[in-house]
Amino acid sequence: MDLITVDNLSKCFRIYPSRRHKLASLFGMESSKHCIHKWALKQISFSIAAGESVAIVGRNGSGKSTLLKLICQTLRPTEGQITVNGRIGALLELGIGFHEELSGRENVYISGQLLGMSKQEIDQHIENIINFSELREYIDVQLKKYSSGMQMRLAFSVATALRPEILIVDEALSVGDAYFQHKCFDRIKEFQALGTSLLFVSHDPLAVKTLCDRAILIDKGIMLADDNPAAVLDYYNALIANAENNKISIDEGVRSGSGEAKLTAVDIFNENEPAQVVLSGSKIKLRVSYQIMEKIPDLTIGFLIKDRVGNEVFGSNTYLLQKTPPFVQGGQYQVVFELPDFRLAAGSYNISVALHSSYHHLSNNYDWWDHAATITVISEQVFAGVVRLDTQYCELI
Ligand SMILES: Nc1ncnc2c1ncn2[C@@H]1O[C@H](COP(=O)(O)OP(=O)(O)OP(=O)(O)O)[C@@H](O)[C@H]1O
Repeated sequence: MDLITVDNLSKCFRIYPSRRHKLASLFGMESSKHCIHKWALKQISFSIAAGESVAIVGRNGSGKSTLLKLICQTLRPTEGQITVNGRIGALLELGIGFHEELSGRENVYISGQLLGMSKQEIDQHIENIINFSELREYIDVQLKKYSSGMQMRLAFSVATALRPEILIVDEALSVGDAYFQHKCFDRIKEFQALGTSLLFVSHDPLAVKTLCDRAILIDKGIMLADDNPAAVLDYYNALIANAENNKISIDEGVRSGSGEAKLTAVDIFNENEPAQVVLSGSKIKLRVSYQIMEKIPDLTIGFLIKDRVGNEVFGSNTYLLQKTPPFVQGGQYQVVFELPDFRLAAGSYNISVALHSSYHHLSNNYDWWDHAATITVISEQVFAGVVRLDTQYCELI
């Protein structure tokens, strides 16, 4: 039997020019011609069988959260139907149903009841919830004193206090620290082994491949693919790569910064030759050219390499390398970062560079150049993951 059936589902939001117009519409005093109709989802159909785990992937604003909210019935469809057979445990936006002024414990009761638990069930499980969240010391402290990671711990612990037939998780896990994320994934896998279906929104390809046996790709509210995770992620990557290429040709990457120092060029060299395509494991040089416009107290030059889906692969800066680049006012300089053993997996990567002060670009960001350069890696060796680590095989007899 299908646990979830989504049939020809569409959702249209009305966006009003002002609160006055919106209020008037609630009392039937405003005609709909004054509002913009925004179709967040159009004619989506799929079903999820018991025990299946399905990822919803797509770019920002593609309609993923809207779809989950419709399935959880916190939104109503404009057209189409959703049938759900089974208890849902949902972790949607962080802190849904949470009240900042109330304590963690009080929020457990409110949020638990919103998830369909009775007060008796919450009484029975509150100790487990507190134990799992590892927030005993803070449980009677007001929620506004919690970090977002602590709120996530509490929200996940409540949503999974009882094993649901369908567990719905919308990105929230990315807020938590690595230790708690592992704990959440373990619980999700435990539930899956017991027959829980998972509906999971994530931008993390590894999590999608690990947790799901199927993926659905949504773009601009339209369902583009429903297939195995590897095939759908390939499609998704191609979509992003297309958008990236278009973006780069239009504005050559996103720039920000106060302007006291300016990046003028970023060039890649492979074995001393300018290159855009490099062999995994070869020697790469990243040459950063910059100009010091005004007097600055100190200077750090940094770079960050990201893969096509935006995962940070590697970054470093002159502060971490304990080097001080030249920064005399009016000077034009070039520095080179040498990466003698660039062992990334085959694929396309983009490089962002920044001029700032001290360790982090958040203090005195002089110039930040997102997507300053793109590099394609080809590899003769096949391996899993993003980086080839030295591996030795030993036989113990
Ligand atoms: N309450 C709302 N009123 C008006 N427009 C909305 C509302 N909620 C969502 N939208 C719009 O609907 C579209 C889909 O939004 P949604 O949040 O579902 O996307 P998403 O895929 O979850 O994005 P992200 O990955 O950034 O979370 C977006 O264009 C968004 O601006």
